[in-house]
Amino acid sequence: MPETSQERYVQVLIDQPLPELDRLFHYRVPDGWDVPLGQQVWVPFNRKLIAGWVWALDDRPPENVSTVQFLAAVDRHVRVPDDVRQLVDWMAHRYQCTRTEALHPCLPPGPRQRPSRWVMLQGTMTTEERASWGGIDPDAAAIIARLSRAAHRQMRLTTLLQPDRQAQTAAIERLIRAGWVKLEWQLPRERPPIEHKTGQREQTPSPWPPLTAEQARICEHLATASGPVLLHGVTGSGKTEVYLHSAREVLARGQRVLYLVPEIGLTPQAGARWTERFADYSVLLLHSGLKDRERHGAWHRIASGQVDVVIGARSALLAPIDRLGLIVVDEEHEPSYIQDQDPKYDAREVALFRAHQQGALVIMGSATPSLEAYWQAGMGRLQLLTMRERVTGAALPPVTMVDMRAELAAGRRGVLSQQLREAIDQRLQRGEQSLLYLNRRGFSTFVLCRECGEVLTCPHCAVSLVYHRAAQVLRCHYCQHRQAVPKQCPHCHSEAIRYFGTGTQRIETELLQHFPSARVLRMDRDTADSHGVEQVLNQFARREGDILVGTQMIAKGLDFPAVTLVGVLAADLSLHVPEFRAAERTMQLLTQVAGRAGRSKQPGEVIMQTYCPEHYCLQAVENHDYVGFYRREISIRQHLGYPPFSYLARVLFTGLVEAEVAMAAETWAERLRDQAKSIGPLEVWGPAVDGIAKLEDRHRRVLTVRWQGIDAEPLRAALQATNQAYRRLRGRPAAVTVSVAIDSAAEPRVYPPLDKAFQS
Ligand SMILES: Nc1ncnc2c1ncn2[C@@H]1O[C@H](COP(=O)(O)OP(=O)(O)OP(=O)(O)O)[C@@H](O)[C@H]1O
Ligand SMILES: [Zn+2]
Repeated sequence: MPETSQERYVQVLIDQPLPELDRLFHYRVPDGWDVPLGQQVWVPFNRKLIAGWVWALDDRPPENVSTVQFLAAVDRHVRVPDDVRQLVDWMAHRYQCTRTEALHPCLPPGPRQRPSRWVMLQGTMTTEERASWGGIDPDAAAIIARLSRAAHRQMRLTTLLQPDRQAQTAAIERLIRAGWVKLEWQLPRERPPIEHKTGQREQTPSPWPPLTAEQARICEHLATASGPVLLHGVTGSGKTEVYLHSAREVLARGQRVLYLVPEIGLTPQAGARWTERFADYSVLLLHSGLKDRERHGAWHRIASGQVDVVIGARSALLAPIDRLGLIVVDEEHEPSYIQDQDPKYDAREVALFRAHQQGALVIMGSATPSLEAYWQAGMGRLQLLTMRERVTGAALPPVTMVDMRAELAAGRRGVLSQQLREAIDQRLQRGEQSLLYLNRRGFSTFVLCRECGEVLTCPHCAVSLVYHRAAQVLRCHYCQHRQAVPKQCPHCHSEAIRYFGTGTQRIETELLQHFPSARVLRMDRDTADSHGVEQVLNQFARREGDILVGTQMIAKGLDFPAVTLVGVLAADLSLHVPEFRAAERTMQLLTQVAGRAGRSKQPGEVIMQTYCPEHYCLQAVENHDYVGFYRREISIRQHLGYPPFSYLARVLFTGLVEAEVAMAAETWAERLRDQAKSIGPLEVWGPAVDGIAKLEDRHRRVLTVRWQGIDAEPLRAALQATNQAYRRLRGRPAAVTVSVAIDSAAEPRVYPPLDKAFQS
C-alpha cells in the first residue's frame, strides 16, 4: 500500500475587493501538486470558480473550517513574490484598503476570461433509450438531443439553460444522477508570458562628464550613507548627475536601480538621459501609456530579472523587482507621489519600505523639499545633504517682483506688465528664449453672465466650465463634458455673457498683439492630451519657438540652455486656495519655475507679477531662501497643529442622492465621535460639503479628522473600527461610497522586522 501523503493546505486571498472578504480562506491542495506561495489559483467560492492568490501555506486546516480542494493555477507564470506579498500586507494596513486593492496594481493585468461550466454527454444512447426518455422526461430528452448535436457533444451550461432555466436545471440534475451527463468546469487558457520589446537600441552609452567638486563630495557621502538621504540641491546644481553616478556604482555591483519621477508623461527628458547613459544595461521605462499587453510583458521581464534599471512614476515601486541597490525619488516634493485612489499610498513611504526590504539606498532629491521631508531630516530620520551651487558656477537668477497694483494704478490693464514686456522684447532681439508661466490653480477662462452673475457650470460636476477658444466650446476639466457656448444666459436669458479669467490662450493672444513676429508655443492641459507634451517640448528644445507659455507642466525639471527669461503671471494666485499647504506649494512651484532660467552660459532673469510682493512665501522665492521659508512655515504649522505636528484624515462620502450622502456622513461622524471619546486627542470636523460639491453626478461630503498623537496607529484603529461599525448598520444608504485618506507624511518610518510575518 502506498504511504498516505501528508495533506497540505493553503490560505488563499480571494480576488474580491470587499472588506468583508479581506481574510484568508483555507483550501486543500490536490495530491501531487506543487503549489508555490504567491501563485494565482482558481478556487471554488460560493458555487463559482474565482481567482485568488496563495497567501500562506499550512500543514493542517484550523478547526471548524470546511476545506475544499482547490482547483488550478490561473497563470503559472504569475506569482506574487514574497516581498511583494509582504508589501501588500503592509500597504493594506497603512493605507486602509483591502489586500486585493493593494495587490492589483502590483500585478500585470489579470486574465480576461472567467472559468465556465460545461455539460458533457457521457456514452451513447440507443434510439430506444432515447425514445423511452422522451416518453417519461421530455425536458431531459431535449437536452440529450441538443448535446448529441453539439461539437464534442458538450455545451456551455449557460447556453443549455435557455429558455427555461428552472426546468432545464432540474432536468440536467436528473441526467447527472442517471449518469448520462457530466458537469465540468473549463478554465480559460493560460497566457504565455509575452516578450516585451523595449526598443532598446544597440548604442554606445553617452559620455560621462567629470563631476564638479560639489557633486563629487556628495557622491562620496552617498557611497557610505547608512540610511535614507534627502538631497537638497538648488535648481541646476546637477542632482541628476549625482543620481546617475550612484546608479552606475550600484549596477557595477550587480544590483538594480529604480528611478522615480513624479509624472512620467511630463518628463520625457528624464527618461532619455538615463537610457542614453546606460545604453549597455537593460533600462525599462514604465509609463502610463503602456497597453495591457506591454504592461504584461514589462512585468514578466522585471520578474524574471532581465531589467537593470526601471524608470517610472510611483507605481514602478510595486514592480516585482529584486536585488535593489538604489531607489531615487526625484522631485520628492511633488504631490503626485500620493495616489488619490485605493490604495492611497505615498510613494515616498513605499520607497523607504521597499528599500528596507532589500537593503537598498534611498535618495530623495529636490530643490524644494517637502516641509515634512526637511522636518524628518531635522529629526534624524533622513540624512540631509545639501548642494548650494549651480553646475556652471553661475549664481541663481535674480528674481524681481512686479507689483500689479501699481501697474493698474498707472492705467495698464493688460496681462503683461511693462517690465515683463520689455524683458521679452530684449530676449527676442538677442535670439534667446523666454518661458511664461501661468500659475493657474482652479483658475481659468470661465463664462459669466454680467447681469445675473451666473457662472456656467458643468451639469455633472459643481465646477465651472472652461472656455476653449480654438474649438469654441465649453469643457469640464474633470469629466470632459463638452457643450457649445450659449448665446444667452441659461439663468436670466440676458445676452451679456462674457469670458473671464486669464487662460494661456489669452496670454498667447496678448503676446501676439505686442510681438506679431514672435513664435509662441503653448502648453496646457489642452495640448497635453495627445502626445502634445513631448512634441511641444521638442519643438522648443530645437528652438522652433521664442516663447513657451504654459501652466504647471512647464515648471518641472526642464533643462533648456537658451532660456534666459522666466516670467510668472499671477504669482500669488495659488496662495489663496483653501489648503494648509498652499504656501508650501506656491514656494515650490515658483522656485522650480524660476530655476529654469539661466541654466547654461548666459545669465538668467526672473520676473514675477503679483498683487502681494510682501508675502513671506514670495519673499523667500525672491531671496532664494528655502531654509528661511522652512523655519517660518514650520512654526506656523506647529502653532496651528497641522502636519507634521498632527495627522489629518479626510473621509469622503460620495453618492448620487444628496440626502443619502448627507445622512451617511452624519452617521459615520457620530460613530467616529463615539470612538474618539476613548482614545484621546482626536478631533472630528464636519461633515461639510466638499470643495467640489458634486463630481461626475456624485454629491460629496467630507469629514476632517485631526489626531495629535505621536504615531498614526490609534487614528487608523479608530477609523477602521468606525468603518466596520458603519458597515454593520442596518438601513444605512448602501449606495454611498466612503473613502478614507490619512495624511501620514510625518509618521515615524518604523518598519516591521523582515524575518517576522506580520499578517493579520
Ligand atoms: N558635472 C557636470 N559637468 C557638466 N555639465 C553638467 C554636470 N552636471 C550637470 N550638468 C548639466 O547641468 C545641467 C543641470 O543639471 P541637472 O539637470 O542635473 O540639475 P538638477 O539639479 O537636477 O536641476 P533641477 O532641480 O533644476 O531640475 C544639465 O544640463 C546637466 O547636463
Ligand atoms: Zn464635469
